[in-house]
Amino acid sequence: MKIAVIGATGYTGAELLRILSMHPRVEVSVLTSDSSAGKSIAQLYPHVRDIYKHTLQQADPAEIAKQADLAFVALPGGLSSGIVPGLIEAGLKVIDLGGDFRLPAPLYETWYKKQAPPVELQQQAVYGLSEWYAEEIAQANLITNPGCYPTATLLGLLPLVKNGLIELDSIVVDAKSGVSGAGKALSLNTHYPEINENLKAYKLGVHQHIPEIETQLARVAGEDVTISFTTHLVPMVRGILTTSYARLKDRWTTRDLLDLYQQVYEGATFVRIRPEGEFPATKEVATSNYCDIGLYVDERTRRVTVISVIDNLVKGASGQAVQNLNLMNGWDEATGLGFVPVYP
Ligand SMILES: NC(=O)C1=CN([C@@H]2O[C@H](COP(=O)(O)OP(=O)(O)OC[C@H]3O[C@@H](n4cnc5c(N)ncnc54)[C@H](OP(=O)(O)O)[C@@H]3O)[C@@H](O)[C@H]2O)C=CC1
Ligand SMILES: CC(=O)N[C@@H](CCC(=O)OP(=O)(O)O)C(=O)O
Repeated sequence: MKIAVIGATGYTGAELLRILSMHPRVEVSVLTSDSSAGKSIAQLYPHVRDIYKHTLQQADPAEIAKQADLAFVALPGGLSSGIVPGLIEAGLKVIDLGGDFRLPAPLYETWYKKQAPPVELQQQAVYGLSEWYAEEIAQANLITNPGCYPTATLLGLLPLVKNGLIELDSIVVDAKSGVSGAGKALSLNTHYPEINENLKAYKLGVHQHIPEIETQLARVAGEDVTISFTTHLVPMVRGILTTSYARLKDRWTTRDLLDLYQQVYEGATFVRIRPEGEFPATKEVATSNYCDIGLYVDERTRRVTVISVIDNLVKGASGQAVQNLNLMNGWDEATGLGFVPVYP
């Protein structure tokens, strides 16, 4: 299958190049860039010299359709809406890594403060949380790949919500990300002297992933859900750790819930449930497509704490996008993704 990467010069684009070079069933035929069209990809990214010999092209849907069957779109928020309709119309399948298609139009416009994409296309888009929506993903032409924080948060909370075990108005999520989550563009907030040896909360009450997580929890719960969600920037390059708290309706033990999580994720290659008393760290999944989950029930307060970790660029973006490519094609979900985390 021939693949185009739109926005190949960004961080998720670079991660797609790394992963797709190890995928046995695809050939990357088109790489695009707006600001560097005409240059070779190796001029931008010397680490792929001799692995990719492509010249970067401008993203023209009709031209891309002549050279590829499926496009990954890895553009900054708000730009996918401009190109995805043309790609779909030209007959390509699309996996969009940005947030443009993840929310219904009114919610999107409220939280992103941008114009929503065409409603029909948004409604066609299938939410690509691979472990939960594999059947729908297999039938889709357009996948809206989940955000990085929502991936970690939802994989950690959905088993509780699906089984009706928690008070839905009690959910609090404390989330931390490495700086590559902000993409390649330069900004004061992610400047080295600002971020190194520092830890800070950001986007309180306005983070664009709040409505995404709430919409997906509500979908499984069958009723509205609101959450408290705080994100923090951590001085590391890769990794997300989410700590989610909720009040249990009944007196469950840690062991009971771990058994339940094992059942829910039985057969899911990329979700690993930690044994009782063990909690995952970001380094234990770095550069891999794993989401590792540990949990603890505080029987005094009847609260459950769920810890999830992912690599934001892999399971939080490009790795899950390739997992979805596999599901769309009926291939094993782990094809091309069987690499071990890099440690230490
Ligand atoms: N970083 C992460 O951990 C995650 C990111 N995402 C989402 O994935 C998408 C890509 O993120 P990321 O790779 O981090 O972003 P980057 O900022 O690193 O890269 C963005 C890419 O878009 C291109 N681009 C920038 N401006 C324009 C423009 N005006 N027109 C066309 N192309 C443009 C850039 O290329 P050039 O300048 O060469 O044209 C670059 O290739 C975003 O929507 C992001 O929210 C989702 C999950 C996790
Ligand atoms: C560290 C950092 O800044 N992370 C980004 C998450 C990027 C991402 O996944 O967001 P999209 O929904 O836009 O695709 C943020 O918090 O906005």
